[in-house]
Amino acid sequence: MQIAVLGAGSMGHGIAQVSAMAGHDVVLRDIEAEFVESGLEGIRENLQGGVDRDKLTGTEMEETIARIEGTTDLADAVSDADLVVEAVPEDMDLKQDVFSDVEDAASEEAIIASNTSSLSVTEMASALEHPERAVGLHFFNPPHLMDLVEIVVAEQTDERTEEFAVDYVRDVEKEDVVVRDSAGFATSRLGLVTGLEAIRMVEEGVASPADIDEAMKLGYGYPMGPIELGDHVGLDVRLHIAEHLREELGERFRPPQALRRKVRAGKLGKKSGEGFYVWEDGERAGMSGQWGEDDE
Ligand SMILES: NC(=O)c1ccc[n+]([C@@H]2O[C@H](COP(=O)([O-])OP(=O)(O)OC[C@H]3O[C@@H](n4cnc5c(N)ncnc54)[C@H](O)[C@@H]3O)[C@@H](O)[C@H]2O)c1
Repeated sequence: MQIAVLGAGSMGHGIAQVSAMAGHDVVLRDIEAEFVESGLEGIRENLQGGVDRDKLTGTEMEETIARIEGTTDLADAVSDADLVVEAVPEDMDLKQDVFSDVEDAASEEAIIASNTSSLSVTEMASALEHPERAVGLHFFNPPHLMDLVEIVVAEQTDERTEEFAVDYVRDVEKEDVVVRDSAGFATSRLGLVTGLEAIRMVEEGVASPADIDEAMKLGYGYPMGPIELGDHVGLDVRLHIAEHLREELGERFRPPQALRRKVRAGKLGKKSGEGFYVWEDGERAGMSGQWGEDDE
């Protein structure tokens, strides 16, 4: 199958990688050549990590890379695609524009999917002349390591599209959960509740971020605590989703002031080097601010 992935950022390059690893031909598109190159470089690094851990052979790595092409040209990316997955920034107007441009350049049969983590796929689909071919494919970060893909069925999604999405997710060896299009789907909605409440607990001085995270790991079997997860996802992304869910679902998603302050200060988590934790070379290196002394 021919797959186009739009946006070569955190998610897009990973979706391109897992698609190519399953044997599909992939075109990865971004708006600037340097973003495409950095996405391709991310794929090489992930695959090399897999080779180093004996998860795949050097030959499999080379074959996977050979199946992925990069471009900045939308028509090049989508004209032969059976499936287009957009992973551009979380902005409804942008995503609607991308959907509509894709429909103009792609075949009539192509399935058009969004990797949105919280926006309405129904609203996105309304930008299409044939909205029945739209669906949400919500991968998790990083896509090559996370097993789940939420399949988001919009109001307009038809049976053929839903079946196509289920087959694709199983084909790339992920686990599918089908959810109806509703704010935050199943995962972002529940994940955010713990993430926001954990920050409120820090604000109230209940415990340090590291202790709250440790409590949830040891007490509830979380692989990563809710505050550290926020640093991984990006605090700006978390704030944006919280504001959206507050609008859609009510005050229980009101973002805590501490989260707003971090974002205003440019402390966005792992990607900026500091959030609730300090990050060095992609690893946790201590806690930020007043908690700085008593970590690790
Ligand atoms: N980061 C996460 O943990 C995560 C998890 C699940 C889902 N998501 C969702 O995935 C989507 C992408 O998030 P991300 O974290 O990868 O963002 P990102 O900012 O890392 O990457 C987005 C990329 O899209 C590119 N882009 C912008 N406009 C474009 C266009 N018109 N065509 C092609 N590329 C374009 C940007 O240049 C950038 O490289 C969002 O909808 C987000 O909500 C993110």
